[in-house]
Amino acid sequence: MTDQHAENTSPVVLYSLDQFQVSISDEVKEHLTRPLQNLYATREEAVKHFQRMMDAMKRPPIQSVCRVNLIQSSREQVMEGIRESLQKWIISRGGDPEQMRVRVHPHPQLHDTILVDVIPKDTTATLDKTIVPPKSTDTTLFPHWPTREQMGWPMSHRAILCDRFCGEAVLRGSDIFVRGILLADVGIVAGEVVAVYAHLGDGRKVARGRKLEEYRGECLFLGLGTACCSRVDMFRWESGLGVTISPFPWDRAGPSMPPLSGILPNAMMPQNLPSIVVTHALQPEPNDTILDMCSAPGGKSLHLASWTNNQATIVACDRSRRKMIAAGETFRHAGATCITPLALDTTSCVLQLSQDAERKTVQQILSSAKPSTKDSLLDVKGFYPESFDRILTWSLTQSISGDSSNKL
Ligand SMILES: C[S@@+](CC[C@H](N)C(=O)[O-])C[C@H]1O[C@@H](n2cnc3c(N)ncnc32)[C@H](O)[C@@H]1O
Repeated sequence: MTDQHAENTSPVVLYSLDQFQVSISDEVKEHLTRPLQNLYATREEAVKHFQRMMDAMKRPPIQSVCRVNLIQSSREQVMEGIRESLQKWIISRGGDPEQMRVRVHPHPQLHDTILVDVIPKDTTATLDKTIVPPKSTDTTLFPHWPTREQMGWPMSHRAILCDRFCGEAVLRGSDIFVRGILLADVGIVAGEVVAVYAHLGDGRKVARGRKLEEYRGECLFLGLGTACCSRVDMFRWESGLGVTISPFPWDRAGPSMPPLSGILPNAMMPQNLPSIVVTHALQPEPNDTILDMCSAPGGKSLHLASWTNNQATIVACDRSRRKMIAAGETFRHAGATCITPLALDTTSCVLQLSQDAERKTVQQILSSAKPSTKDSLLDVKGFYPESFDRILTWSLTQSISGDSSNKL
């Protein structure tokens, strides 16, 4: 973590986005800095370049990216739908569309991709540098917690703490769902403006629903939000929105990002650019037989179906049955009829060719497989070597990229 707070002895450490640093070991730092030295005359300059990269890593990109499902819609229709939804979002949060301009534009190279950003008129006053909301002190909110101010917590607002995964989503524009909330100040009611923090450690180690007083750890200030329900409901509900995040730059850390989940759910999907370029690089053809070896939650499989307009045979595998059942639902809603979801460990899915056995094609294997009575996923054990025209693998899983995919 950062050095700035090395001398802080409080059991709670709050960071602003500016103070926060992504930390990596010296060995990894050295390894990553070495190639940069070829670009510069001095090592010092290479180190500075590396530091700029580390600073960029903690900030979300200033644009959101969406991919259109061309099976269901056109890029123009989706762009219009996003514009309308985001205008409504700004107005519903009490904003003025003149002050917060939403730009929805086509990606200049990728024909099925849309870029979205919000350009506020005043971008100077963000909360990047602070650990509490810039409001006057109001100690009366916390008469029973004398050490609150010393611990660094805001005195002007009650606070909630979400998990790290949720905090990353907030920085990219998401609101907070109740299951992402770890702790909250006692007394929060629906409609109350609250200070939002993200826990930087492992959320599973924080006892969810305990009082904020009991929290010990490091967290990042994200800005202000409005509670959608009381504290009691935050920890009682199984699902639903817990806190909506202010869209205004003066109320939040990081850039003003719009919430895109739930907008035109089957016609488009928010997806990162590196994921989108995979299918553009693969250039699948209609009638191709394609294997996605690590498919869940299914974003790239869906892209393949959209690209080929449902004309390919796509086998989407994941070793997690639970994830593949959910992905199957997503495929169905998106109208991606050419995808067959399978629960399969793709490190051991190459069938051996024996002399007497008939070598079945992928289509033959799929059409003769029996669906499970429990979840209707097909019971398929694997495929014969050289069955696929194109294969998507997940390079992080060495055994997958290096073993089965060479054969299939
Ligand atoms: C990063 S996700 C893949 C994201 C997906 N390609 C997409 O674009 O939506 C990695 C997935 O690989 C799956 N996985 C890891 N090892 C696997 C294996 N041996 N066989 C099949 N799936 C595996 C995990 O269960 C996880 O769901």
